[in-house]
Amino acid sequence: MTKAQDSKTRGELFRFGPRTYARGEASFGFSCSRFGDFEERVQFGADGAVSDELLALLHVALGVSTYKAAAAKTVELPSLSPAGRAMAEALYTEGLAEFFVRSGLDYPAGTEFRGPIQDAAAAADVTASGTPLVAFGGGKDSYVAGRIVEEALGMPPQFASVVMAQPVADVLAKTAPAPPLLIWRSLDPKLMTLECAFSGHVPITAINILVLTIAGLLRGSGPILFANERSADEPTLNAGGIIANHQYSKSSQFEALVRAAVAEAAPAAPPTYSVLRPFSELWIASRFAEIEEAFPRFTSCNRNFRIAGDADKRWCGECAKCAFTSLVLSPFIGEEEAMTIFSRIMLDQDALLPVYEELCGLSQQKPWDCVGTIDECQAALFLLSRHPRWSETKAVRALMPRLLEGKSEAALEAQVAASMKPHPRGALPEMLFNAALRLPA
Ligand SMILES: CC(=O)N[C@H]1[C@@H](OP(=O)(O)OP(=O)(O)OC[C@H]2O[C@@H](n3ccc(=O)[nH]c3=O)[C@H](O)[C@@H]2O)O[C@H](CO)[C@@H](O)[C@@H]1O[C@H](C)C(=O)N[C@@H](C)C(=O)N[C@@H](CCC(=O)O)C(=O)O
Ligand SMILES: Nc1ncnc2c1ncn2[C@@H]1O[C@H](COP(=O)(O)OP(=O)(O)OP(=O)(O)O)[C@@H](O)[C@H]1O
Repeated sequence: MTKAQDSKTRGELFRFGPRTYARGEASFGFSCSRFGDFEERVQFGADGAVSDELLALLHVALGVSTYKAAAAKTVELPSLSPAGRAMAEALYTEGLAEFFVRSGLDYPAGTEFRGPIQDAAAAADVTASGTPLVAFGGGKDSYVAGRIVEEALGMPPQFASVVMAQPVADVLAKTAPAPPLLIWRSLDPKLMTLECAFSGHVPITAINILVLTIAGLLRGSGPILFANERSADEPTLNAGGIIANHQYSKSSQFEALVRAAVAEAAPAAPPTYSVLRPFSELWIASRFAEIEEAFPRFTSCNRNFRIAGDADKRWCGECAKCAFTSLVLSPFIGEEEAMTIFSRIMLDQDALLPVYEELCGLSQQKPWDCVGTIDECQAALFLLSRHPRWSETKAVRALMPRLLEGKSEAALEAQVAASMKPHPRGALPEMLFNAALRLPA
């Protein structure tokens, strides 16, 4: 444990320094009363004009990486519109809830926000013509989102990924159905050398949305389409009045905040939607099971996406993402497909039993990871218990009797039905929602 974590002392002030933009490249400055000045750079890979208001939103989102080093009690924000300010405050509070809780800091954090708020802009009527950019993260959700967009447009979509290291770019290129457009970020290297700094999770999707919004604007793209599912709305921790969601910036709440902030800051910029928002992870898995060409390529194991690029396998077989992906996908695939994907039967791995327990709500805490809801994990386990092959696996044999101690089969059947039922489309354009409903299962 570092000294700062040990003493639990937060820094005093975090400020946003200068930002510059020229010919498709931007630099963003940060100033922290404990550790000094930092700079992050983004190369958008295309030239053109970007309003300073839009750059300010990205500046705020990027700031979380530097902010968390000292978790200052006061944040002096750049000048923002009212919607931009709402997005910023949500990001530094709810977006960093996991960081505060797991660092042993008080939460709610009581952070003070300062900075000018502009007059409210007239609501912009945002239309998004042009070809969409589909955000690609290497996993099953991105594949299903790509399929929905292809179904809607009648042609393969343009994928785009935000990267910080060549090994991660290589993984994305190997896993993608077609080469993704790569947008490069670089953190200040000083951040990795700080002594006595706090460390923890950052709401990375907020950064990816705003980087891709600017990249899309510079290319004249249509909407920026993410693959965030409704399951991302379930908090990871909800106890003693404390709510913390590992996936906060993937949530529908944050998506609405960022869309409003972008519309106010830069009405010409493409809006963001998530094409998977009305759907659960179980529904997504059932559609992904039809995309067989992805089986030998995709990975949902986050170890592949570390900046250090130190993962040596497509699936580590030890983490919550490996356990979760195999749990929700297995009801829809057979043993041969499971071996093509995972090179082993995850449901038989002893090391994963405690993780399956957490996923199915049979232990104290849901994993701090990008996983589905407890209800749908239980529904998946129930489906597996009726499968001739998967019912014999260690995970199902160990956990199904325990699940049935507290729930009837009828209740579990209802959970399956609820998980497979799409929710209303909300903000998602009708054309994309209808295309999703047409995907084969
Ligand atoms: C790949 C991964 O899962 N990383 C998480 C892990 O970090 P680790 O130290 O193992 O490796 P790195 O990712 O290379 O990070 C090194 C340090 O740099 C910090 N950092 C990284 C990116 C950035 O933009 N800003 C940063 O400050 C990072 O925090 C490390 O200190 O554990 C970390 C601590 O919990 C996580 O913060 C790392 O998460 C990455 C930022 C990441 O990209 N994670 C996604 C796979 C992820 O969690 N996606 C969520 C979305 C959550 C959301 O609200 O957006 C999901 O799909 O549900
Ligand atoms: N590096 C990235 N660049 C751009 N978009 C990303 C990146 N990583 C993730 N995303 C977007 O965020 C969404 C959520 O990320 P997540 O890791 O849950 O999805 P995934 O990799 O497609 O699927 P899985 O849940 O199987 O890992 C992705 O589907 C994608 O739309």
